[in-house]
Amino acid sequence: MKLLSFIWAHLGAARGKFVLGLIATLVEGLAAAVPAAAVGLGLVRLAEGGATPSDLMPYAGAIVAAFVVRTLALRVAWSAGFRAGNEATETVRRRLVQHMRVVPLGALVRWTPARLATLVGEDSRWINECSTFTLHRIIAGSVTGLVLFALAALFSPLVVAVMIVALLVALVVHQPIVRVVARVLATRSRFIVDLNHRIGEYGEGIAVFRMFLRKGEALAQFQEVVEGAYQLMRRNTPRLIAMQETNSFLLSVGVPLALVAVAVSGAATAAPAETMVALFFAIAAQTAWTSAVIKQALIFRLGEQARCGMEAFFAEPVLTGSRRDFAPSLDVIADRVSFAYGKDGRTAVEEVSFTAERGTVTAIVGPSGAGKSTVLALLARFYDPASGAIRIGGLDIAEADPARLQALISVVDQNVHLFRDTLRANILLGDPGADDARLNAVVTAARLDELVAALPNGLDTRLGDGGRTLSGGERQRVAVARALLKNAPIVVLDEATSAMDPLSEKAIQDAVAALESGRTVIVVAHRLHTIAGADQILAMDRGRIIERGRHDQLLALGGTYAGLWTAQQRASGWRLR
Ligand SMILES: Nc1ncnc2c1ncn2[C@@H]1O[C@H](COP(=O)(O)OP(=O)(O)OP(=O)(O)O)[C@@H](O)[C@H]1O
Repeated sequence: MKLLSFIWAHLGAARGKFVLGLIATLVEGLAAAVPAAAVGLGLVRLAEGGATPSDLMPYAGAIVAAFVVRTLALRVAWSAGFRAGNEATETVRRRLVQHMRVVPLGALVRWTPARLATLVGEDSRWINECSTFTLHRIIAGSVTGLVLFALAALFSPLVVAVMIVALLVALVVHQPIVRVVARVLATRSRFIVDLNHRIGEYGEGIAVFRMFLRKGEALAQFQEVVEGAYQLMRRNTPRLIAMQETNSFLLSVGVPLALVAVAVSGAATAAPAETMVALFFAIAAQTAWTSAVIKQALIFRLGEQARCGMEAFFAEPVLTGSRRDFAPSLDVIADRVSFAYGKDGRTAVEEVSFTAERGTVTAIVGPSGAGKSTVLALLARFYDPASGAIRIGGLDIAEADPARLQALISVVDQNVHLFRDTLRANILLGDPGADDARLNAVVTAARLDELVAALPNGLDTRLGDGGRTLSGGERQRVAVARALLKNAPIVVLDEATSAMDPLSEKAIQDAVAALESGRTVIVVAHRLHTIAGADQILAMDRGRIIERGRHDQLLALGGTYAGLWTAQQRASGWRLR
């Protein structure tokens, strides 16, 4: 029932079509009962004796008419009901993707791309099956069975009474089987997620595996999961088949019991024709149920499992907040902010406080793992702080409308994701409505002119998988171009850590300088000479800000920053031999 109400809730405007499809399926189920009913009733007529061919014609005619009705009903069921089911599945898929956009990034990391891909792909497919073919088979089969069962009752209430008792016993015996099936299917689901995860990991990490000559080990890990999935199915398929057959047996055991009952009660002698026809209808009813209901029930279990996974994801709290009354100053204030990844995780950021006034540059520096990127992630509200608050324009960003906040901030990350699309489309993500003049201006400001001129189709060149056809420096300049187009007043920038040749580095610096002008910039800097002119520098260590000031002040202090500076000055003169 939960699965059906889940499907119903996602039908939206297609509910009318869905109901029409169900009505057509009811009609189809009724029509499907007609051939068996006509044969049974024809047999009764024959048993009465003296039947002429014309006496039997109505029965034959009913079978032909039922065939026509059934075909028409099926057409309606397919065109209306199945279309509605497909629409509901698409709504579910869209809702999943939509939810991915509004849950905090931290929750998405926990769900993993493989699990999310399984929800949108495999699990949505089961919802689709259940809302279309499976549901229709179950309804049509149930109706056919019920009609034939009712006909059997007309001729021999004893046969039907015995079968109902047998059915009730079967239902009770069936319960442990349901639990085992649910367990097997849950394990199967976990394997599928693990398999997707490994496939993704293998594809993404193939370069690393190759570099470290670990292709064999990586493949072995991958094969281990495939082998695990195979073994699971090998172990459980016979069990599942046995259970399905047990179900069919339990359902059909009523017929031989009814046979014994009519023999013992003497009904077979008192009314032989009626008893025979009742048994015939009972067998036909049981066949309809077995083929439609039992065989499809497994799919319904898969659908129910998929629904549970989706509901769990939908239950992930979304970023809340509706306030939009940011003060025009848009000063950024971190007020005693603390944060840990996961419930029992080590504190990544502790009691961090600073003010970044509008139009100024704040640089965050410190050793690896000091918490610099985490501060940026909190500013962009990828996570909410565990304690303390971040305020922009006087407004706690935890209370701000997430979409409005996103409009105020551009994030230029180290890991620039490029989509398999043209360079133009990748830059236009910053502002899809930008005209060519603005686009060309940001291309120039981000120092992408030379790249565009060198690409075969300029801005309309398609970038490869994940944008791998661009170098690290070029990718970061594309990210800067996006941010320039977006033109948000606050820029959160994680400077690329990888070493670059002086020309690339100069190009990036120029691009970043264009981005900085007139904006509030909070930058994690790895090459300290790039931030010597920053309005304030925050030196972090182990999650805390340990020094703050301008470049000269911090040098004069002779602490961590001065140490980092000296180390970098020395390193800039290093050589291999
Ligand atoms: N997604 C995550 N889950 C769990 N722990 C994390 C996660 N990201 C970072 N951490 C941990 O939080 C701490 C701070 O990490 P953070 O990335 O903020 O440091 P950082 O100063 O930016 O380092 P780097 O300069 O190397 O990028 C580290 O101990 C790190 O291992």
